[in-house]
Amino acid sequence: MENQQLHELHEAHVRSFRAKMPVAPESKPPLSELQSTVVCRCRPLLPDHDNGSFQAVTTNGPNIYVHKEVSKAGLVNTTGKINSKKFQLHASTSDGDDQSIYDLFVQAVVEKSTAGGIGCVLAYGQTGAGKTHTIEAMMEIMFGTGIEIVAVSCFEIRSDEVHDLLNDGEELRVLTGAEGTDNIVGLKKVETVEGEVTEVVGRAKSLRSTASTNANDQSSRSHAFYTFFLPSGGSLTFVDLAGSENKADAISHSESENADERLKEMKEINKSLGDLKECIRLTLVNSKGGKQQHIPYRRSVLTRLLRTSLDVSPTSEVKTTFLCHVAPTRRSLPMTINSLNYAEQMVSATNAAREAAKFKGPEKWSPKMVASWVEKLDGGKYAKLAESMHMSGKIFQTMWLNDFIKRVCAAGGSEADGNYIYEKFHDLVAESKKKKKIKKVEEVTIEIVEGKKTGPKPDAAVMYGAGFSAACVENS
Ligand SMILES: Nc1ncnc2c1ncn2[C@@H]1O[C@H](COP(=O)(O)OP(=O)(O)OP(=O)(O)O)[C@@H](O)[C@H]1O
Repeated sequence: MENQQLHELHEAHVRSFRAKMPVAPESKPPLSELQSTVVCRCRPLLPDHDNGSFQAVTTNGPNIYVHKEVSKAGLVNTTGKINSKKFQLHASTSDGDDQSIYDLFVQAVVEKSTAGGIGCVLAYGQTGAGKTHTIEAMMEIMFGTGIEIVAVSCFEIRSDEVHDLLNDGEELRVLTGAEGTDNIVGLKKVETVEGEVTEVVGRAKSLRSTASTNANDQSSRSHAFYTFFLPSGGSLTFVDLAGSENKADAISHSESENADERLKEMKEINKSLGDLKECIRLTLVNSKGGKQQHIPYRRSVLTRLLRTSLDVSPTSEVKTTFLCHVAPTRRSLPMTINSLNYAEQMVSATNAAREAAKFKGPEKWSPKMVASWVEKLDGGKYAKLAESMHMSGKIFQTMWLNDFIKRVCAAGGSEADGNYIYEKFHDLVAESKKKKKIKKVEEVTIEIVEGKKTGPKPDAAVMYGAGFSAACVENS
């Protein structure tokens, strides 16, 4: 059978698979409730590049299906039938529309930053899958909203070295501060006035290391970070990771004299991405409870600098969107499956951390959890005080404010620090109690709808909020 005929049969099978697909299910939990969101973006087939490939990926709400032709003992199956494997993230899209990606998955991160928080949009996935395309489009759309940006800094990580993209690529050192956070020494922060930011970022982009490879004519050979500082004191970082790749993709036929250099780069890129994957894997292991594993953030500069963004716990001070990029082609399938496996681990870690927090209000936290919360509060501003906490959530909840301030001052903090941390903790306790109350009422509503009427008596004041009355009318 001709390749073309087989190709058409594959396409027909994918089309019929899609026709039978149910309406895209809603994301669970809703995206608005997530601290970290993991999304798959599948780029469109590119006529010049993906000639002869069929659409091997289908997205449907949070579900992603990867299609592989059925083959027996390595022989091509001439029926053109396909076999599909399902993955589930928080959301997915393949419509190629940058504006809707921004509206659905990036805008909330920008809002977090404009309100004074820390936002991060991180693109990862195999080489040529569209990471740079997305990050550049997201930055452009954000600039177009008229957002006020007071300063910018941009750097790249190449061969485990940091280079300042706004200072002629100068190599900089990463040092660990007293409070355990990693900082880049001497990174240039360029102040910007209205309309200037596009030009500043353009300068940084032109300095970034790229090369032509088999997979991509303009492949990024480094991990790039673009950080925007906002008048609220918040910041927003867009991270465009270099693509994971294999030997065939890394070199270029037209540049065979540079093959050794490309392969060396490929090894370095894959090593840092491997370290990142290991951190993600162990984050998942730890989020399941049990004996906590050491997460090797210090293995590479990339993981040291991404450490805060990888914190998927609901108490994290950072709102992050992970955009997992995949290419729709058949030849990309092994890399696609690999990227989606790691994205699924991120989703599981996020969900497990949410569940753990749901059933464990701050008043039930262990001393270690209290210290870890203080360490992360406001992007690590109070980290140096975390060590001195030594108290469970229960003790913290019952402690008098003056006693707490004394403790904070003894640890080198100020009265204002004590006041702030105390307030924040009690806000969290109140929030958790409110959520528990709503959950309780929802449970009662369900029981009454099912006609059991055996649940605990709900508090009348919150009954309306949870749709209690509507459920009773329907049932009468
Ligand atoms: N959503 C999209 N719509 C149209 N074209 C796209 C889209 N995403 C990517 N492309 C095109 O695909 C090619 C590869 O994209 P891009 O350079 O962004 O990939 P990458 O993942 O950053 O690759 P690398 O890791 O090698 O740097 C480019 O020609 C780009 O214009």
